[in-house]
Amino acid sequence: MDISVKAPAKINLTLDVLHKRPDGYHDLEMVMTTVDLADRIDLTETTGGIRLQSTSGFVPFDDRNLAYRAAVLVKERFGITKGIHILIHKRIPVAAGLAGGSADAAATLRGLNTMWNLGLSMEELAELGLALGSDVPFCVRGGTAIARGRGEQLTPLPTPPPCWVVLAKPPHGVSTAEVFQALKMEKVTSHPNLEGMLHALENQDFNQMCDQLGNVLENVTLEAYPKVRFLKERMATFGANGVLMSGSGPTVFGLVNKESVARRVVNGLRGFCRQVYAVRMLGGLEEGSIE
Ligand SMILES: C[C@@](CO)(OP(=O)(O)O)[C@H](O)COP(=O)(O)OP(=O)(O)OC[C@H]1O[C@@H](n2ccc(N)nc2=O)[C@H](O)[C@@H]1O
Ligand SMILES: Nc1ncnc2c1ncn2[C@@H]1O[C@H](COP(=O)(O)OP(=O)(O)O)[C@@H](O)[C@H]1O
Repeated sequence: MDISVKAPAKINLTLDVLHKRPDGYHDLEMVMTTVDLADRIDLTETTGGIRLQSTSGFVPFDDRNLAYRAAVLVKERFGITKGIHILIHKRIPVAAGLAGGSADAAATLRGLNTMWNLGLSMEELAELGLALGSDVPFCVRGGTAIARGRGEQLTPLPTPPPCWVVLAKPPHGVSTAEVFQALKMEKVTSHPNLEGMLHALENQDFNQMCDQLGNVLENVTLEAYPKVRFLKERMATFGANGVLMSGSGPTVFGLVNKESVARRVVNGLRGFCRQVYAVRMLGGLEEGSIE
């Protein structure tokens, strides 16, 4: 049986860092949502081993690839002797703060669960995925959620009010580990207002959602990469209603409620940024995620 699985990117509408933990990770509190910029994972059963191909030269082709590691994990955990060929059609920019690798890993977990009739629930897949990366549990289910802890404590939220999401990715990538390393907790003076964001989502209030965007990691990346600050400023000037950096960056997203304005923002940004996308937010992934 061959299976194709959709692997959508995420953005962080809020990202708060609460404290550094003894295990070196940070406890977070984030509102995350999936957007319709997606990789596609084609899974084909083979007689043995794991083979990986990708349409992008920017991803690792060995056991550092998160989709590959997801397949290793499933094969080992469930004693599967059959092999798998994984083809990643890459559309999500790499090392961008959009969780592309985690999305691929989560899609591989979902696809193999179906292909090999493992019967795992979404919760069980998410638990398995945490060993691969902090964003994998959220990517297993997608939609919109509060993510706490490292990202594994998930509370589903209503889909945000309909709008356009314009994404602009500067040419360089950013290392998540380096951003967390550079973060000085004593310098964090303002935190996103989670209650305000929840209120905006519950009331489908677009303007309030834009007002409540906030990311504690933004200043760290903005200081290291002035180009990200410049992109933020330009996006606002071209008319985006709310602008924020996603995750550890460097991708900047703008929320826009009018298609004509979204077009203007995209056209304006394309003058100096090659990777610009205008997409919609997605609902949950439980239906339609296996193509
Ligand atoms: C910051 C976020 C927000 O969505 O997104 P990205 O910018 O990567 O998309 C994520 O929490 C990132 O998740 P993910 O990219 O899976 O990170 P991981 O591989 O688990 O961690 C990479 C490294 O970042 C640091 N790290 C990560 C998560 C966390 N809660 N605390 C940390 O200190 C650790 O040094 C870790 O070794
Ligand atoms: N399938 C994959 N797609 C993208 N990056 C991957 C993948 N597997 C492993 N990686 C590695 O994960 C790191 C983070 O990439 P990515 O998940 O795209 O970004 P981010 O964590 O910023 O959202 C990169 O260094 C990349 O080499």
